Amino acid sequence: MGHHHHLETLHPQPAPGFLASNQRTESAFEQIPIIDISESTSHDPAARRVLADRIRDACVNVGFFYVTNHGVEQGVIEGAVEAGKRFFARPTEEKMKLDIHKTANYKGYTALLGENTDPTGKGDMHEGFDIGWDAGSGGESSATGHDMAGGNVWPDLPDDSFKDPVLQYYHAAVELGQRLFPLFALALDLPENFFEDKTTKPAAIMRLLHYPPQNATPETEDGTVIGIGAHTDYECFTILWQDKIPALQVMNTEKRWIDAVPIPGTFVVNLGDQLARWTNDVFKSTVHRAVNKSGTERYSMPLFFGTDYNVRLEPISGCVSEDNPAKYEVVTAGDYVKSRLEATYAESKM
Ligand SMILES: O=C(O)CCC(=O)C(=O)O
Ligand SMILES: [Fe+2]
Repeated sequence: MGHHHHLETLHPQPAPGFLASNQRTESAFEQIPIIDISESTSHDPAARRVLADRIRDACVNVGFFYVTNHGVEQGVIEGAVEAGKRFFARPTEEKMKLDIHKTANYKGYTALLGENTDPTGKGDMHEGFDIGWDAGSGGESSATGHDMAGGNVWPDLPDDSFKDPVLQYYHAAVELGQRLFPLFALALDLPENFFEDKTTKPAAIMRLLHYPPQNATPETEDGTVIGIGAHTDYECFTILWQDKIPALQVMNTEKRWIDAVPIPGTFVVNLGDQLARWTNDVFKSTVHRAVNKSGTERYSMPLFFGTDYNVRLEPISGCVSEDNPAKYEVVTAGDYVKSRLEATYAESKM
């Protein structure tokens, strides 16, 4: 990331409150913008500025956008998806050996209905497998000293059919995340390297998800059991790969669900609560859910990109003003994520 330049000369620091007041559109969004990010590596600061402005618009008004030309190889994506399918096809008994409740740092397997993302629901109709930064594949764990740190657990499958392809995708997605941070910084009128020293050992959690078809039961009919209940994500932003089965929906400001339809060759990027807190809600962390009514299996892979766990989420200066006073208590990123995960898994804990 060393080739990014500061743009203070082109783009002076705005007056406090600048971001909060002058960019929000009047009407609720009906569509999720598609943003080509090829210029993220451009040597032309003006090209990066144009791209950052698009991203700012999406972050302030929608909280979601698709990215195209993201640079992650199709073969790497497919490798991880196939690995996930192999794992989920295993007997429940095998999968439960890696029960997420057995680890202190929320790594491993979440069974069907083992998670209840929307507290008003009765459990989510998906199963999942969670990993974080793997010390074995280079670098220290993201949060040495924090209890969210600690290794991954791996199924009893040959490395080349599970661990290797999953980590390969994990690293590719983390790299994409590291390309997006300078754009978010620019979008906030911060130096492009603002997040660099706060994401040295990225606290990125990745999930493999499997949504079986929602069979008709009283709970799926009344909507208390769906693929994943309405929620916001916990970290800075999420990079989501989804297969061809439509399910993801995003709530607009009029509380209508807008479909985030699968678009081949794209990732969905959405902001999470860490960044919303950090920006004092100038950037939106938007409620979303997944409902698989297709009658077939659906697979997806989110990567939740947080900052180093010891970073304090103090509101960024340009995001606080008299009109938009600081809303949130300052917490560290790690404590925040941990408290959200505790709540998510509380009901299914033995
Ligand atoms: O599977 C999806 O499309 C969405 C998943 C999601 O929102 C999450 O895991 O936080
Ligand atoms: Fe989510």
